[in-house]
Amino acid sequence: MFKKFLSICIDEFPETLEYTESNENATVVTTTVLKREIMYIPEENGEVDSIDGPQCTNYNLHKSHGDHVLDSCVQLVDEHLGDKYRRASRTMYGNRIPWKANKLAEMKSAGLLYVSYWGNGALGAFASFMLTEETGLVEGDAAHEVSVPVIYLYEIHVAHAHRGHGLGRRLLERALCEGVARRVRRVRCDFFGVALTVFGDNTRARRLYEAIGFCRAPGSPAPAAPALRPTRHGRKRVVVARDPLYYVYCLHMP
Ligand SMILES: CC(=O)SCCNC(=O)CCNC(=O)[C@H](O)C(C)(C)COP(=O)(O)OP(=O)(O)OC[C@H]1O[C@@H](n2cnc3c(N)ncnc32)[C@H](O)[C@@H]1OP(=O)(O)O
Repeated sequence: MFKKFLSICIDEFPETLEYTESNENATVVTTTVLKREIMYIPEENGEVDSIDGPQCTNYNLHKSHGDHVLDSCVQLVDEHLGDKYRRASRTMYGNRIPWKANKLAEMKSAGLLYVSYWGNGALGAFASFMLTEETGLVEGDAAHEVSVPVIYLYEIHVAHAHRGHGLGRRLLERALCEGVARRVRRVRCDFFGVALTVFGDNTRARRLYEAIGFCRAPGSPAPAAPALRPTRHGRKRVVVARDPLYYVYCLHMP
């Protein structure tokens, strides 16, 4: 299935991402083109080791280039979410190791696929995801007892310079959900859809996911219930519900 999955990804993710910017007279002043690169982390002794070519590279066969890709990705994650990871690392990873070391180790998990887009040698955007099994997604499975096949989105990032031009939506909605996931669903009838984890206070990303149709998964942490607390003058006031550290979102594709 992994070979098939890779070939679907090669088909569905565009080879370039392009957008134009106009001046106030609606005249196009610049066109930006980012070029695609796909890399995957192979299983130690899996069939996937044989896949390697210009369309898709095997990390194990090109480690120094692969490390450059991973370093660029983790650098972008740091620019965007470094503060949140620094605060949450000990809870998330259960150790005192710096979050970037934890993240880089996680980024080398077998089966992960990186679709990255580059312009002038700089990383402009990337998505990393895996075809895997996950619990807590099926209706009623708050106890995490039912495992279903799913595409788990580990990261999606668009560099500041390229934001607000529809690239995030293009990659997630069109390429990953409508493209890759729909085609996987056609060949695996038990396939659930797409799932991801997002920091509770990452409102911009959550807005994008909700606009695409993602919902909070049954097994996701939930917001703390609003509590009534007395003020200094004795009157009661409502304390707004607080987001948990993270939510799990999913898009079911029956
Ligand atoms: C699983 C995970 O990876 S969780 C972590 C997600 N990644 C991050 O938080 C990294 C930092 N953020 C980013 O990289 C980007 O903001 C992304 C990936 C969330 C969105 O990428 P963009 O290319 O900017 O998004 P895009 O232009 O497609 O807009 C998508 C939506 O974002 C929102 N959005 C876009 N621009 C803005 C803006 N300036 N202000 C607020 N919201 C905005 C809108 O809701 C928009 O919806 P629309 O398509 O209906 O207009």
